[in-house]
Amino acid sequence: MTRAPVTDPWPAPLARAPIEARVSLPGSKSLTNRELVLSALADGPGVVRRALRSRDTDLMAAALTALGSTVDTSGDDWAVTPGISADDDREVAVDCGLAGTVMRFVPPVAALRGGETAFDGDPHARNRPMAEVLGALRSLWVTVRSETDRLPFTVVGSGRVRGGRVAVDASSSSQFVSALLLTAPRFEEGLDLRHDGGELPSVPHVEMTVECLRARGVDVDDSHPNRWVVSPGPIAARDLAIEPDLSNAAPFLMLAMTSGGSVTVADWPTATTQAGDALRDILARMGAEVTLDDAGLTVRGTGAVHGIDVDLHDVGELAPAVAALAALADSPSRLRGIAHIRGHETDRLAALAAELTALGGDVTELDDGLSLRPATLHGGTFHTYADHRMAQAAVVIGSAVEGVLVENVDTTAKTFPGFAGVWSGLFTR
Ligand SMILES: O=C(O)C1=C[C@@H](OP(=O)(O)O)[C@@H](O)[C@H](O)C1
Ligand SMILES: C=C(OP(=O)(O)O)C(=O)O
Repeated sequence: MTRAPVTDPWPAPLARAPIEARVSLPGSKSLTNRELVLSALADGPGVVRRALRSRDTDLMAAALTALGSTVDTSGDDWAVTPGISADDDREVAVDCGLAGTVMRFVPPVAALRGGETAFDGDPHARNRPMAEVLGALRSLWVTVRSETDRLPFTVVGSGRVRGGRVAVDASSSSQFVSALLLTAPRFEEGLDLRHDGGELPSVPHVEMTVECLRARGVDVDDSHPNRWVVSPGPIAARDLAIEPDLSNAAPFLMLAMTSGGSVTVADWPTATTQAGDALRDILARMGAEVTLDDAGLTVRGTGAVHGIDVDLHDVGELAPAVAALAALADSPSRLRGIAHIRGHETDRLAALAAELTALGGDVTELDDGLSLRPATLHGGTFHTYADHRMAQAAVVIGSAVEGVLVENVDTTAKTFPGFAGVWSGLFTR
């Protein structure tokens, strides 16, 4: 089958008939980047099978390579040889792109080297919150040079981090907690980390971090709320496989609803810490029939899309796609608890309100979310703000509304290279 080239702006395909499809999705960004970090810090060589190959994971592999490890990304299974060393006093640079996982997870690793590591990223990456990670490192006696407490900054490694007690306010990103936990076993005294601030967002992502550490033999006590105690010790090398990215399943599953068809995502795990697993409940509440069985997760459209009142604090990365579906719904919606997504790839609340309104949506931006009322949408250009999930929101709208043009659909390469081709392939069977 020949596929239309990906133009910019890109005409989002319209579903003129029910879409019946089964899709296999690439691996999870969050799991791939955690396992790459842990493999680089492990006590021997390891393998990350079915690693996600995407901009964020390529950047992570390059960052860990710059820091002295070896990551062989030539096949689907990535072999990692640890090599972060106190004796390594080279000055190196790390490009974080727009990846929160790279800009937050790698600085504590860099502190274990002997040399200086300079971090920078895309223009918008310089707006993303970083101060809590840099402040925590400084309170652990790591020297960090920065003018703004955001990117760019330089970690001046001394080859050792003593560790101990640290408090951070992670109310603007759970990644501050995950970042410190991932490297903590390699601190001389481990880490006694407290979150001290407003409610912690994206709790499943912190649970994912804890689960990944425990699977490598690390002792983590999370029995007290907002406190994690990590014992010092080795991080076991592993040969493991990455689950499909369930958050990237959102537009595919939603297509079943907007087209009145049926979409199955293969290899949906029966137990997972991925935020995307919440789609099962969210889409059922919005009117779908949802089945999880040996075939995978199947969402069947019933012909109706209902609005939803939902707190997405735990699963903020789903908000753009859920907002898009809610804009097509037959009743009002309220998406709550997601003030922190203003610090994601772009200010997602402002961006979603602007773009959905421009296509005729009836959307109000709230301090901590969005409220949406039923409206008749029309075609036009949907701007993506270099944000992969804005592009995913755009194609959900475009599947139901004629004439939606997606600006820079290739921004989806952050976590899903080739997304536009896979997406349009579903419409031409
Ligand atoms: O640790 C992770 O892999 C992530 C944590 C979450 O970040 P926030 O807590 O900043 O929302 C999530 O939104 C992001 O997509 C990935
Ligand atoms: C917030 C996201 O990414 P990042 O890992 O860059 O924070 C996301 O993927 O929705």
